[in-house]
Amino acid sequence: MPALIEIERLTKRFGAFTAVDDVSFSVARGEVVGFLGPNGAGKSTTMKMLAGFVTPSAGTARLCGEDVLERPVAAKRHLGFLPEGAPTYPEMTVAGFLGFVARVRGFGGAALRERVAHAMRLTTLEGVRLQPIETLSKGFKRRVGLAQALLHDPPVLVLDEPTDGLDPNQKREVRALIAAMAPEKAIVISTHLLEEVEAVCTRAIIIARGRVVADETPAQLAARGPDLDTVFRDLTLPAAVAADPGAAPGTVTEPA
Ligand SMILES: Nc1ncnc2c1ncn2[C@@H]1O[C@H](COP(=O)(O)OP(=O)(O)OP(=O)(O)O)[C@@H](O)[C@H]1O
Repeated sequence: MPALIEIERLTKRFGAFTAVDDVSFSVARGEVVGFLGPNGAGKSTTMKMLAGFVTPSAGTARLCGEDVLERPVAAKRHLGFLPEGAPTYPEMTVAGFLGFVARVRGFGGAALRERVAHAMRLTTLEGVRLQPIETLSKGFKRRVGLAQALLHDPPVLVLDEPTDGLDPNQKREVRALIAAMAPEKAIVISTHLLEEVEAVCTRAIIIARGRVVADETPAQLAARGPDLDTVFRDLTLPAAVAADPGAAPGTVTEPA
């Protein structure tokens, strides 16, 4: 069976600057891929291209076999996308916003109410259901974003920093939710938190200056050095490796 997410040679240039440079990977059902990289590495741009929100300069992205550019509506039916920030209409209530998203997704009547209730249950939003989104804390806003991504139970989830702004308890809850959904879905999460990769990901892709510099299991990644922090630094800071070639033996595939 083909992978649910297939990215081939995806590239994005902004003028003369190449933000994402020839990135390819696939994600199968059951995989949770941690997408890691320093600030500005190209994670969000890659995710936006995967979600059909940014047009690639070159390359293709497919969700459940549907090309995101050629068949955008069909592709997006398979996708739940949590962009960075708080992607909502601030003056709407939580229930009002999720009801709106459910209608856009084609639900009505009892099915709509059931979907909204289920999404709020999964993300623990029932207590604030009638509160305007603009009055919520950052963590709750993030959970509203997550709820809209999960609402139609899509086979593909692309989540840009899903635990950003959450307190440690909420982080644990969201990670548990991701782990519970994982067997049925292909999931990509971007994160700056190396502990998140170990906690919830079956695979880690590290990107630096727009290029993939590692794609392996968290255990394989950890085995490259004394700890994940060091491995991450050595993979993403080529200057540091050049100054101390013994720091990360045989690890660097970073281009000049
Ligand atoms: N619309 C745009 N126009 C010009 N440059 C852009 C645009 N969007 C992103 N970039 C640049 O592309 C690069 C990659 O940005 P991107 O947001 O994908 O990085 P990121 O890995 O998600 O970073 P962070 O971890 O800080 O969120 C950055 O240098 C950014 O400034």
